[in-house]
Amino acid sequence: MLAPQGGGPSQDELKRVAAHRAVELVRSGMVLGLGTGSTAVHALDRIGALLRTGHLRDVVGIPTSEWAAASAAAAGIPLTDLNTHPVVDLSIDGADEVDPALNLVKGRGGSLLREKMVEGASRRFVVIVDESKLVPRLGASGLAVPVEVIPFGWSLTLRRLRTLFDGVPGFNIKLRTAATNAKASAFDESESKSEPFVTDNKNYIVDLFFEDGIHGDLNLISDEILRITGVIEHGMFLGLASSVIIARKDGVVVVDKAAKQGSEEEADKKRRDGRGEEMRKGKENWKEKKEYVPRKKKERKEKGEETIISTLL
Ligand SMILES: O=C(CO)[C@H](O)[C@H](O)COP(=O)(O)O
Repeated sequence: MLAPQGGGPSQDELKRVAAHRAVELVRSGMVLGLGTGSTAVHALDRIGALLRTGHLRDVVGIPTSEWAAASAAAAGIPLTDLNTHPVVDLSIDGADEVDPALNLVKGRGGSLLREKMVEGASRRFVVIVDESKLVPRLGASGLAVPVEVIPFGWSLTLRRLRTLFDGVPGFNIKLRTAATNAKASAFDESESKSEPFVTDNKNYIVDLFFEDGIHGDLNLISDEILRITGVIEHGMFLGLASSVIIARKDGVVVVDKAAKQGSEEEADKKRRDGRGEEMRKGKENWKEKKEYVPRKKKERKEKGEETIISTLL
C-alpha cells in the first residue's frame, strides 16, 4: 500500500473508492465476472461483505484467474464458471492502461485470456482504476503490453511478433520470466536467466514495450498479432469496457461508453451537417458555374475559340 502523499488519499485508497463505486451496481441474483489484481480485490472484499450482511443475495461469481478464485472464495463469494453461465450480468475488473476511447491494456498480472473471455461474455463490463492508469494511447505508459503464447516454439512466436513491429522506434520485446515484476520495464535484463512466467492456462507471456505507445489502427494491429500461429491472445481490450470508474484525488469520474458514443455521434452528426451545408453551398456554386459556363462558351464561340477546342478534342 502506498503512503498518502501530501495528506491526500493513497493509491490503494483510490483503488478501493473506485471498486466500491462499481459494487453499487451489483444486484441480488446477478452472475458476476470477478476481476484480478490489487484494485479488483477491493471489489471482491466488498461483495463478500455485502453477502455476509444480507444486503446481497444469490450472487455467483466467475473468477478471471486462479488468484481471483482463491480471493473470492476467501471473501465468501459462491463460484461458478462460463460453461454453466455463458452470459455474465456484470464484470468488475482493474486495468493497466485506459486510453481516451476506453480501450484497455490488461494482463500485467498475467490473467488476460480468462479476463477477456469472462469480460467479453458480460452484458456490462465496468473497469475500476485510479488516475495513474490513464494514458493518451495504449502502451504509452512504457510498460508491458502482454501477449499470451503457447510454450511450444515460443521463441519463434516471439521472433514473429518482433518482425511485426520491426522499425517501430523504441520497440522492445521480452519473454516474461517468473522473476519479472509483472509491471516490469522493457530494459531490465537482470532476471533474463530465470524460468518463464507460466499463466493459469500453462502458457507463456511475451511482453511488448512501446516507448511512445502504439500508433496506428488498433483493430488492425490486434488482427495481425492474433494471426501469428502460437499466439493465443493479447492484452489489448478494444471496445470491451462499458464504463470506466476513475478514482482521482479530487473525486470520482465515471465515463460511460454509451454516453461517450452518444457525444461522439452528436459530434459526427455536426460534422456531417457541416459537410451537408458545405455540399449545399458547393451545389449552389456548381449551379452558378453551370450558368457561367454557357455564357463563356457563347463568348468563346463568338470569338471563334470554340472551334479550336473541338478540333483539339
Ligand atoms: O489485467 C490485470 C491482471 O491480469 C489487472 O486487472 C491489471 O493488471 C490491473 O491490476 P492492478 O489493479 O493490480 O493495478
